[in-house]
Amino acid sequence: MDSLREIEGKQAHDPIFIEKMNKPCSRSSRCVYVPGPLIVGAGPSGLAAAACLKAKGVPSVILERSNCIASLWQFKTYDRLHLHLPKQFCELPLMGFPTDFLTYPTKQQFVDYLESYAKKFDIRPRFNETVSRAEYDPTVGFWRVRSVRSKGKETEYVCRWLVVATGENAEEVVPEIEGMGEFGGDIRHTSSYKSGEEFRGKRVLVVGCGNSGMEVCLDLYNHNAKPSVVVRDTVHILPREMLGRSTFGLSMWLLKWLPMRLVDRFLLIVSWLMLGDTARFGLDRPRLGPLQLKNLSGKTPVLDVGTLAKIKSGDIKVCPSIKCLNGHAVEFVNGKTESFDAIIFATGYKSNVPSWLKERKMFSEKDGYPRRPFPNGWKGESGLYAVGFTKRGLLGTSMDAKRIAEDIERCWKQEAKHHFCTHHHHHHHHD
Ligand SMILES: Cc1cc2nc3c(=O)[nH]c(=O)nc-3n(C[C@H](O)[C@H](O)[C@H](O)COP(=O)(O)OP(=O)(O)OC[C@H]3O[C@@H](n4cnc5c(N)ncnc54)[C@H](O)[C@@H]3O)c2cc1C
Ligand SMILES: NC(=O)C1=CN([C@@H]2O[C@H](COP(=O)(O)OP(=O)(O)OC[C@H]3O[C@@H](n4cnc5c(N)ncnc54)[C@H](OP(=O)(O)O)[C@@H]3O)[C@@H](O)[C@H]2O)C=CC1
Ligand SMILES: O=C(O)C(=O)Cc1c[nH]c2ccccc12
Repeated sequence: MDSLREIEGKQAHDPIFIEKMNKPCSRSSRCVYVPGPLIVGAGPSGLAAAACLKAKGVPSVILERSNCIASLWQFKTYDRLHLHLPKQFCELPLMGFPTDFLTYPTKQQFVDYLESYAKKFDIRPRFNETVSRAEYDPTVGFWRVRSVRSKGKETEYVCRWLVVATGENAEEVVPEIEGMGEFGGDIRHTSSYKSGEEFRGKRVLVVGCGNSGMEVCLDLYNHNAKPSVVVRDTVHILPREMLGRSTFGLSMWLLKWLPMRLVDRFLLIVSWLMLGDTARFGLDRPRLGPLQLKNLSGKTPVLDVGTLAKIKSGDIKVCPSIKCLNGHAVEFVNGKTESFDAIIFATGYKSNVPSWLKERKMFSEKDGYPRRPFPNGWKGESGLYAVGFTKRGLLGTSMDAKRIAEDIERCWKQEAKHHFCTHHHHHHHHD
């Protein structure tokens, strides 16, 4: 490890490539020492972390499995998607949205913003590198991070700080349903749904009624498809706007003055006045209010952009859970059977952290989220950090990114002074 310490002392602002080094890299033909933090994922969270670090003079390296930044937004979202929170709640640190963006920027505007964000902070991720394994090596005090490029070429990165930014939406969730393999029509996840155009005239079953499922239903309806939606549980539907303000903004403002229970009461009363009794259309509300439920379980209320009106008018049908599939036929748990040309799973996403991070203390193996509840999930031990796992969208990302940069900066500066800051000294910095 002496060679690594020497290199680190130089504090080069670029990763150092050590070809054909046998040690400390065990298997790979290539080993790269990263002087600053290594960030996994080039979505909004990875970019925000890199920018905050850069602003404090700390260089970082981002590894991204896709071939571009914000791959979730560029490749896995539908055409009509806008941010559903007003833009002031979706800005990343240190750079606001352009003033000509409307309240709810389009997905293209958001991607453009992220591109200029990366440009402004000179963030150049290493694309097409999938992190397959990361483990802390306590004998040397470094993280060893293995990445795989196309053609199976492996690289081992060695770094002092590891920032996990792979997101809450890393992998699609699709349930196992009997007869699914033999379904006679198109069957896919919302991540590969672009527009209702290709479903014109078709009977489409959308499974799941989160924000994706509800909006995809509306998009299908607008393209003259015949959508139905599977609703298996309770759900809070709120109008995206109330009293001339965004529901989200209004809620945040009310929470400054009133306890959450009262704000929930208020939201439910106004929603009832605007939308009516949603239970009449098969959409029962949970017992807990929308903000309390979001806070306790992370379940996001649906912000309605017009779907409910189409459910009311009967243009979008509500169905119970699926029992099994048979050819084009879908059998529901209530015993009824109906034929569909396509099924779209709007069943959400999951974290992929347990599949590559060999660590059990900070991240839960069960769901791949930090164990410590918000707002304390961002920091682990031995230089491990998480950005964007708060279930609080881009606001949560910004909070995490700022905190992580402040924390790493302290150690980085210390290191510049003392040449080497081991994690055994870590705790002094908190005093
Ligand atoms: C359809 C949709 C709409 C949303 N709208 C809003 C909104 O309006 N407002 C809001 O605040 N939030 C919204 N969100 C929440 C969403 O979580 C954020 O918008 C944001 O994309 C999260 O950023 P992230 O960087 O944490 O994750 P991601 O954007 O998912 O980025 C993670 C990156 O990590 C990469 N990656 C994953 N695994 C690996 C690996 N092993 N090795 C290398 N790279 C890897 C991925 O390719 C990806 O590029 C929305 C989410 C979705 C799905
Ligand atoms: N900006 C915007 O306009 C949009 C934002 N988003 C955000 O993106 C994130 C992901 O949203 P989304 O893709 O909707 O995923 P979600 O996880 O929010 O929703 C998934 C839905 O599918 C249901 N579901 C899961 N499994 C099944 C099953 N086997 N049978 C029936 N229903 C099932 C869940 O119901 P249950 O509660 O019963 O588990 C839930 O309602 C969220 O944070 C959301 O807010 C999404 C779309 C648009
Ligand atoms: O878009 C998302 O998924 C978010 O997590 C942000 C968000 C949307 N609606 C909300 C309601 C309460 C708190 C956060 C959100």
